[in-house]
Amino acid sequence: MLRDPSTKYRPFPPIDLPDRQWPSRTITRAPRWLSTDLRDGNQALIDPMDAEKKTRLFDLLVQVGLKEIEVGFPSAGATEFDFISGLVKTGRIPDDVAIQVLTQSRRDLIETSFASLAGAKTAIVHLYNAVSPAWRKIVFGMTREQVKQIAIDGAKVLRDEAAKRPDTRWQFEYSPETFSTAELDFSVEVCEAVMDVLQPTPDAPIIFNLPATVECATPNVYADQIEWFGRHIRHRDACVISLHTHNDRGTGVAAAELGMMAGADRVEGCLLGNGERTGNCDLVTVALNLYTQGVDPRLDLSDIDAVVNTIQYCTNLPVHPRTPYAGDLVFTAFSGSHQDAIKKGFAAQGARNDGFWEVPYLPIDPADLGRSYEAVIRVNSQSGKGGVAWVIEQDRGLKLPKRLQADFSRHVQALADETSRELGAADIWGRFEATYLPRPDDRFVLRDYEETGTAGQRLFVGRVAVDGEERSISGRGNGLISGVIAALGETGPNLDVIDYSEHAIGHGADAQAAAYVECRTDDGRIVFGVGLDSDIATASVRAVLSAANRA
Ligand SMILES: CC(=O)SCCNC(=O)CCNC(=O)[C@H](O)C(C)(C)COP(=O)(O)OP(=O)(O)OC[C@H]1O[C@@H](n2cnc3c(N)ncnc32)[C@H](O)[C@@H]1OP(=O)(O)O
Ligand SMILES: CC(C)C(=O)C(=O)O
Repeated sequence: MLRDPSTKYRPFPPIDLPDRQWPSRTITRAPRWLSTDLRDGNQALIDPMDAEKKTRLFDLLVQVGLKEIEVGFPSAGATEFDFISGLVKTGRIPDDVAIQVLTQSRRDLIETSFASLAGAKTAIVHLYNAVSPAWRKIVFGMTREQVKQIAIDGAKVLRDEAAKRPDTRWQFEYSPETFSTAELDFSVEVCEAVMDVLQPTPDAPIIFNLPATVECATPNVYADQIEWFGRHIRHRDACVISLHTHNDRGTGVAAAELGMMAGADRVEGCLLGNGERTGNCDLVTVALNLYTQGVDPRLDLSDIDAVVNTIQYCTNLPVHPRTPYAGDLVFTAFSGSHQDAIKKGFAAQGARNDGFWEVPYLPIDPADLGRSYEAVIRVNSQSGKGGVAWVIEQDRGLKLPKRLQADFSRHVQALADETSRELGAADIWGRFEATYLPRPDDRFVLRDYEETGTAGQRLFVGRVAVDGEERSISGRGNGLISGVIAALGETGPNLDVIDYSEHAIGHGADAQAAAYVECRTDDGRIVFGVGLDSDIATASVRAVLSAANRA
């Protein structure tokens, strides 16, 4: 039993912003993205990445289209420093990509950070210090003024170090770390003090990155904080407002989205949400959320499995199968009603053919992310006829008539209950063969046949093994099927065909044919028959014998 939390935890106070504008805004364009996979992501790993993994991840980030990449914390140690200076020296950084490094507001660390970037064409130096009351009190043991001074001192070092290296195009980012748990007026005060030192302009703006270092409130509170900051900061046109959310309450993505609605220009995060504790904002999710609203995210995620594989390799962490857009199971329905709706959705999509995506339960076309439709439906004991029919159709090209789907589904359900596991396409096909297709112990086995006569007066003459004994049988009917039923005569069951359908499987010379019959027996039972053959007429003869065997 959890104890009463009210004596241990305090609720987060609301923000006083009665005329907030963000709730009625929509996001109509992609933000500037910054990947912090190689910094915030890396510092959260059990084993931080080595140079080979960092390089591989850097290349992925470039490939995905990130134009701002935080490549590390140069003063953390030799691995970080050498990787960063190596990136610069080996010319691996495309001209349109700016690398960024993070530093505490300490002279020696800032100097090391600049040194790591020697020779870079363009670079962003990111300075931070925490500003919230708890950090002021617990970590620094300082007053507001003293904490502001940390930021000012660091900004001065930034300015001076940059001035010593005019060949690089420097940009500055300042994070009032713990922004979301700090007094808003104090964050603005500190940021303005940093501005006074660095003198940004609309052409050379400063990036103010406003982190939810630890997520402590609902995402609407973060949006209020961002809107409040944007309205109060001096020279709004000389600053870029950047978001940096964490996922402690599970709403890191939501906070970033509401923050964009509240006026932010830029979003920091990691691909697939790696990062400290519960992770950073998942950039893949934010980007693809935009995509599904018809907004170009300006990130190329068309091969999502390549992203997953590289992230897993570099971080040595698994990607949960339910991770939005990227998990192995996110486009898979096991349950019957979902499968039915998806199958109908694909059929309707094909028939409509207007380009717009509208498939129930699938918010995005898996093909857009390089995923196939094969795994969209998988079968277990929770599945229904639609799902089973989908698998048979995808696997074997058979389009089962609806009542046959229901009949076969009962057989599959029995198998799923027996085995208590997922049934693969091979399991389902095995049960289909055993149920409807010829078996050695069938009563009636077709050897060959001939059909003659005129339209409406057909004569079927066949060689059929009946109970293992070969016989010649013949029968007349107004079509081939009624001829076969007549030929079965006294040896076979009396069948009344109530439904028949057929279709080709595949195209061209290799095309096969499938025929399905639904029959009623004398005693009122319904039996189904299926025939497969390269010849459509033979397929229908086989279908009738299949029903006779089942009867
Ligand atoms: C929210 C974030 O993710 S911030 C990024 C965090 N990432 C990292 O820390 C990864 C890399 N860090 C490191 O390798 C090391 O911490 C280093 C190299 C930066 C510093 O190492 P050290 O000086 O040995 O130790 P440490 O980090 O414990 O230093 C703490 C000191 O820095 C101070 N400090 C912490 N943050 C800052 C800051 N942003 N600006 C200035 N001083 C700071 C602390 O108050 C403390 O001061 P004290 O010693 O007077 O009490
Ligand atoms: C340094 C800042 C941006 C940070 O990583 C955080 O607050 O989470």
